[in-house]
Amino acid sequence: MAKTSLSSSSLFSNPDAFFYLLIPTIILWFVYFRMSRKRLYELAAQFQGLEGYPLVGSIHEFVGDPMKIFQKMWKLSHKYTKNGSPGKLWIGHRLIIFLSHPKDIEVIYGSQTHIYKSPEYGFFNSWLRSGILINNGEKWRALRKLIAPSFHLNVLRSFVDHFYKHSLSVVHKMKEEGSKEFDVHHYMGACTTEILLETAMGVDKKTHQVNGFEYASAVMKLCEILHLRQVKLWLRPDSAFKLTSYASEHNRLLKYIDELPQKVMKKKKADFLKKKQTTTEKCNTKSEEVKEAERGAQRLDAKRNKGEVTETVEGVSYGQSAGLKDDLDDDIGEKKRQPFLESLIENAANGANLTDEDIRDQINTIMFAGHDTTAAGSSFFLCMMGVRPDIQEKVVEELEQIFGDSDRPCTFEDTLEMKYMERCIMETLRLYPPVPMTGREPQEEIKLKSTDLTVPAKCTVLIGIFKLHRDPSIYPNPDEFNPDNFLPDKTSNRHYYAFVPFGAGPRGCLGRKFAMLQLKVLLSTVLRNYKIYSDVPQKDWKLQADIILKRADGFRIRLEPRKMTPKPKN
Ligand code: HEM
Repeated sequence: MAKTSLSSSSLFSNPDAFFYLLIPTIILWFVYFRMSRKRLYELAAQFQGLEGYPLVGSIHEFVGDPMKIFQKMWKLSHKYTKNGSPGKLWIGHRLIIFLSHPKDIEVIYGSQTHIYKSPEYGFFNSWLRSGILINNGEKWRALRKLIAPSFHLNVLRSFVDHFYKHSLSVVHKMKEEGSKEFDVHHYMGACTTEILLETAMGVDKKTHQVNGFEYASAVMKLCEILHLRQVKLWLRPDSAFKLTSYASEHNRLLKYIDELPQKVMKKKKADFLKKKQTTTEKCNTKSEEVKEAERGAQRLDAKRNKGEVTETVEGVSYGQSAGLKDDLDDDIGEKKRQPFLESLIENAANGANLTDEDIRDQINTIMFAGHDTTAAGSSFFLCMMGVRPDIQEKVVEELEQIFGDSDRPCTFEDTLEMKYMERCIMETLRLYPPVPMTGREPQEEIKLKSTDLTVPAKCTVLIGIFKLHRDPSIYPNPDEFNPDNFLPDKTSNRHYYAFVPFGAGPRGCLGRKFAMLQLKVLLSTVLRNYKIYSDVPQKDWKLQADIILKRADGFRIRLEPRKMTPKPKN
């Protein structure tokens, strides 16, 4: 009897039938795929840029190491995105729209709607999981509300002594290098890691026993692997990635990095329980003085709520363009002022929707977002001082005016006097923004402001911070290090979104004030103690951007002691 239908076994045992069915299925799927994205293709066609090949896009542009990729992208950006015009490229079937005009950046950063991170951040999932940096929607909003008060200036002021102690310690460690050339990033990475542990996490070295240098190196290597997955299409699917040697290295690094939050959380939870017990005992015997102090704090809070008291520090930018404000500038009153981890543990105990895993993920996030960025920023700054001795001398003159020939510790008030130093830090962050680009996924179409173009929904929008900061129509001689770019008359005449090293708006950096304060204390302490030399001219620096911008050729400097300050106490 003739067969009227094909059973699955006969289908697979008959290669011809399988082939005849497979081809039309693929064609049908492809037609459907293209039709369902018709609007995206129509809008994408309006943008200048790389058209790429069907299905694979422009993956051939991403061959080679991160330094080569960065150089290639920089070259392409000159071809397709002049004076801030938008550009496009395809990675596989994913459309990437590249924006670098301040008006377009304002549309994204200034919006409460375009706050969804692009899927490229998803490669961080195995590490940062529910961390604030990569989450979206209500989860992100609740975390932001919870964490932002811990990065208010009033909490940060109390960190200045810790910043100074660690800065002095790194000054003494670097003494071992003598007059040899060395990579200062190794020291900066270890120092910024240890600062975060002692301030935001609130644990000392005896408790955490983390080697700052090893932790920073592990994070850097993990970032390299995650960045490869972002740009190399063949490493994107988990199934393919698992077959590579990167996967075992990724898992090894993650295991090591994940030990830190466990240790830190255990200690802080124990501290919290102890504090709670003591507070309960004290509350039962509250003196009249304590009650009066509490009433005073409540009165102050009430005044703040009515706007009768403000706590902004005039003339200090903390990394934000003149005129821009965000939730770090909000007045938070007395009660909520607590360092990051202490605050999370207390909130969790008081019923906030936070599991232990959530807290672990926030610790990992702050450790990553807070140490590698400031390590890169400080290393670029020191290299810059090395190649611009004229500017270094001006910074030192200012420090001499503040400190005289005293070797006293740096205070919060001193940092307010460091006006020229602040301009030099801002200029470093302009030329070498540690986060060179950020990504969003618009949930709806976006009409741009610099042109008539519309960005389709559900593509990746990259904000080119590096590109924006070197736009010659905004910064004349954009490649030249010129701290005067941040003189008040210059900043007030520029678009608010022409300088965004910390991003801006609702998803802007939570640690920008922390970073600026720490950088001032750390870098002033290094410069009070050493004269910096650098033998590689700025034009020969080799940049790479594996998530955080770095010098691929190493942050090489030499030191000459100025006048040593006393040995740090532990
Ligand atoms: C020079 C140093 C720093 C630079 C240049 C920098 C830059 C940035 C940028 C550009 C973003 C936005 C990312 C995006 O939109 O995808 C960001 C977000 C963030 N940064 Fe920083 N950052 C620095 C230091 C810090 C420090 C010291 C901390 C914490 C101690 C920190 C914590 C965060 C957090 C938690 C976010 C995520 C905010 C959110 O999604 O709501 N950063 N940072």
